[in-house]
Amino acid sequence: SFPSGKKITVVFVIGGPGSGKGTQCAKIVSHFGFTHLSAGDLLREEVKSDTEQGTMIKNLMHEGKLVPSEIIVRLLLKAMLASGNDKFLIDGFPRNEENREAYEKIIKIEPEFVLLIDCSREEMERRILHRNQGRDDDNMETIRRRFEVFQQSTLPVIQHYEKMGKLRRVL
Ligand SMILES: Nc1ncnc2c1ncn2[C@@H]1O[C@H](COP(=O)(O)OP(=O)(O)O)[C@@H](O)[C@H]1O
Ligand SMILES: O=c1ccn([C@@H]2O[C@H](COP(=O)(O)OP(=O)(O)O)[C@@H](O)[C@H]2O)c(=O)[nH]1
Ligand SMILES: [Mg+2]
Repeated sequence: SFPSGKKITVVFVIGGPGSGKGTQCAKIVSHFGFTHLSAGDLLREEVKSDTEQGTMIKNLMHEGKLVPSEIIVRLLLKAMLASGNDKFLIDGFPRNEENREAYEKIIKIEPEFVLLIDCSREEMERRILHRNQGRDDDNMETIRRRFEVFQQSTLPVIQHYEKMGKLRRVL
């Protein structure tokens, strides 16, 4: 894990599917020297490695479901340590309360704040259907499922950080 004593800064960037998390992170990183870690991108990398775990992740993502917390938290920790940086923008995580609890147990670094990218569902849907990244979860059926997961599982995490006074909302 991280050497103790070293101050590590973490900011979570949360928003619905297609809200512009990756787009905004790229802008912030180029101005402020953060390392951008997209949870979804880390999982897509893992899918490329032709392992049993990769296949399981691929199937869950195709259905718009969340992968087990332990897997994504371990991938995040590995990427954080490998970067050598001390400032991280973590994009698309945590997506449910279990993700948040696993992060608190394993990585333990309280986020400085949580950036919520707020965007209407129609606009998110329009953007996803036009982004042409060849993602097999960017189809209407999976998109519907991803919106449900966002409403049911991610909103409670957002409310948690709002209660803690750590939420910063951008439109
Ligand atoms: N502010 C914006 N206005 C218009 N289009 C945007 C904006 N932000 C992002 N997009 C486009 O919307 C799509 C989804 O953005 P992306 O950053 O991939 O979202 P997320 O990472 O939240 O899924 C991309 O094609 C991106 O170019
Ligand atoms: O912490 C995470 C982040 C992503 N995902 C999975 O990866 C997919 C794509 O996430 P990403 O953030 O890349 O895309 P978005 O849906 O925000 O456009 C999600 O639907 C989930 O299946 C996950 O299970 N846990
Ligand atoms: Mg993204």
